[in-house]
Amino acid sequence: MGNCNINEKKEDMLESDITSISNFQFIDAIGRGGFGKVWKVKKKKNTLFYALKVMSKAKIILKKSVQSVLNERQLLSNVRHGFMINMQCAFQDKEYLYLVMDLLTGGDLRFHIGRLRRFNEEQTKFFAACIIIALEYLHQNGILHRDIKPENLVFDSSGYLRLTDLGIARIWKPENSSDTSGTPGYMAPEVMCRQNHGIGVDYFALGVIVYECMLGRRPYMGRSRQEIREQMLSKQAAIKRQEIPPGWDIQAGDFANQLLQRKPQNRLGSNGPDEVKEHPWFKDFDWEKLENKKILAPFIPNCNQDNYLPSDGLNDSDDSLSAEQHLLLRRNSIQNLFNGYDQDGNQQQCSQNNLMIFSSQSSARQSKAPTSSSTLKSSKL
Ligand SMILES: Nc1ncnc2c1ncn2[C@@H]1O[C@H](COP(=O)(O)OP(=O)(O)OP(=O)(O)O)[C@@H](O)[C@H]1O
Repeated sequence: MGNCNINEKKEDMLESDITSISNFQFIDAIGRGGFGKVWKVKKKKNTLFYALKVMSKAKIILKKSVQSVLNERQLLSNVRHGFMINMQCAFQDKEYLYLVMDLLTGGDLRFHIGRLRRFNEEQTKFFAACIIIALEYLHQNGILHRDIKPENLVFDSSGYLRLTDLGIARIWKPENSSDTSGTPGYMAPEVMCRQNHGIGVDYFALGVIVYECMLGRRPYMGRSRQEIREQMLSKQAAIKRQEIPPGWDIQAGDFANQLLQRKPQNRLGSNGPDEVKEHPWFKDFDWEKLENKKILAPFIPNCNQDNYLPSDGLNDSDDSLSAEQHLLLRRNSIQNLFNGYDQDGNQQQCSQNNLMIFSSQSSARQSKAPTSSSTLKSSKL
């Protein structure tokens, strides 16, 4: 059930509290990840609520994702910010990896787009601003998120959006053309086309979200990555003046269009967050007040209801492994596979030492989002 009385700002957990799921009471499945579910849990000792992301080691191995899971866990330990979903700690047992995170009760933006289809201008601008603050923080720390989409933006009970899922996030490096994960529909053309990319990819996805909140559809729709790619390459998406909903500032359309520019060098945001925050659509917007969470959010989810699809949408059948997958895993114990071998018995780059880092607490310190893009620009992301 929904619950508004959940303390979303908690103290870090003590090391002794974190090593076993027996310390938690499972309440409800609130989301599905690539390797398992996200649960609302209650810590038995102090009755505080958390989100617990449970990831099956077998699934991780079968999807050849050991390195990226460890990468996410490592990034999470260094990330702590009021517009991010922060990790409290991580632990593991024989079959699963567990991430304990702040629990947000407002549901993700995808759930609310599904219900409402569109948002008004004030709401859309507020969502965009929350995303910009989160991106500014990540980029200033050298991290490209690379999977900005409504599923990865979750509302807290006061209507502020926070960013999650660093599953395919990467520390920026000049040569990253072969690193082309993402979600078609939100993926920038340079990633689709396997080119080197920088922070502009995250601003492209922001443009898609603004477009979607305004018009109730995405700029490039298609049934497959290939179809979306072909559309992208054949024409530049743009919101036409007559498409802008009545009452909206035309600058909202310009903002989305500038973010959606196919060439990164023409795209708003590629030179850092200042140019995004200074766009005329945000004229008179009080960024400081937003960062201090002093603005009354224009969309406040009803936390007395469940802001996620009922559990039958999260049923267990998807979690089971096929007979073939079981056979693969029987060749070796899960533990051995995870500690350095893939399902074909080939040694992976991931070593036992890598795995050891999974179980520990977040080491990040709370830091304020940067107020200027100077660091970002100097890092030439
Ligand atoms: N801390 C949280 N509080 C509330 N809901 C959450 C939280 N974290 C995740 N969720 C919900 O669970 C869903 C899946 O989580 P997440 O994005 O981490 O999985 P994922 O994208 O598949 O990750 P991965 O690909 O690494 O498995 C989200 O879309 C969101 O609805």
